[in-house]
Amino acid sequence: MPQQIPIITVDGPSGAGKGTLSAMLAEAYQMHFLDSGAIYRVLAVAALHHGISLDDQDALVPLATGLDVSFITQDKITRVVLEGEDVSDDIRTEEVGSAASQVAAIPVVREALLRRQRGFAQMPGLVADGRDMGTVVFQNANAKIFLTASAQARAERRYEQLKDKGHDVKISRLLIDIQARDERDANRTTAPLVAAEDAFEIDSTDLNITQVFEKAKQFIDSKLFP
Ligand SMILES: Nc1ncnc2c1ncn2[C@@H]1O[C@H](COP(=O)(O)OP(=O)(O)O)[C@@H](O)[C@H]1O
Ligand SMILES: Nc1ccn([C@@H]2O[C@H](COP(=O)(O)OP(=O)(O)O)[C@@H](O)[C@H]2O)c(=O)n1
Repeated sequence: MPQQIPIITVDGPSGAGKGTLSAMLAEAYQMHFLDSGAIYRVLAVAALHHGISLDDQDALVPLATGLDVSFITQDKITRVVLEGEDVSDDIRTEEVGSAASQVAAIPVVREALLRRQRGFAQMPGLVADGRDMGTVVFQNANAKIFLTASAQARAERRYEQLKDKGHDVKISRLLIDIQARDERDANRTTAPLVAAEDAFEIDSTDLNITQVFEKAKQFIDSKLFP
């Protein structure tokens, strides 16, 4: 019988700390890492490059299916390459996050990206970060985490993160963008942002990164090594 690939999912809203936690878990368990949001972000950038409107599903589906993207990890840093061009920084702006959530709201676009995401499940295991990792893409995952934080805390974190990268941003604007994105992600018909029934929920508003990691690890250990 083929050996089952261990899968850990980390879902939640923007700025909750999913990427940070997922990278720490991938390192701790020596597993692969899927940043599914990056795929939606790259798709949004590809649409902008090709002059495709963010609601043109007939053009977005073939673009999603044939998306020429690679994730190249070297010395713990992952570069995202779209059609031969390094877009690692370009995809991290709040504008692209917002564009990503528009293309992500189209069911056939999500469908077109399913197989690509599932392809990341390889031995010795996968940590998958996103919105629907535990509810749709990897429903049979061994351990599911749903990570949240207040919108204010998330906007403040995003502010610090973007400021460190030299972006000129305002917290008030980020808060509005984050709330708009939460609203769109939570209310779409396909794969809305919702905790899986069997997810372990962590509210990180008043927890530092180490505390979040420890809570998550304790839960995951209980699932992976019962
Ligand atoms: N528990 C936490 N407390 C404070 N800052 C955090 C915490 N978790 C993550 N951060 C910081 O918040 C920012 C957003 O985190 P990130 O992992 O990118 O979130 P997400 O992937 O959910 O959008 C990063 O700069 C990260 O270092
Ligand atoms: N599994 C996923 C991951 C992201 N997304 C969409 O892609 C957008 C960007 O995702 P992200 O994870 O990079 O965003 P942040 O949480 O880093 O802000 C989200 O707002 C979602 O609309 C999704 O629909 N499903």
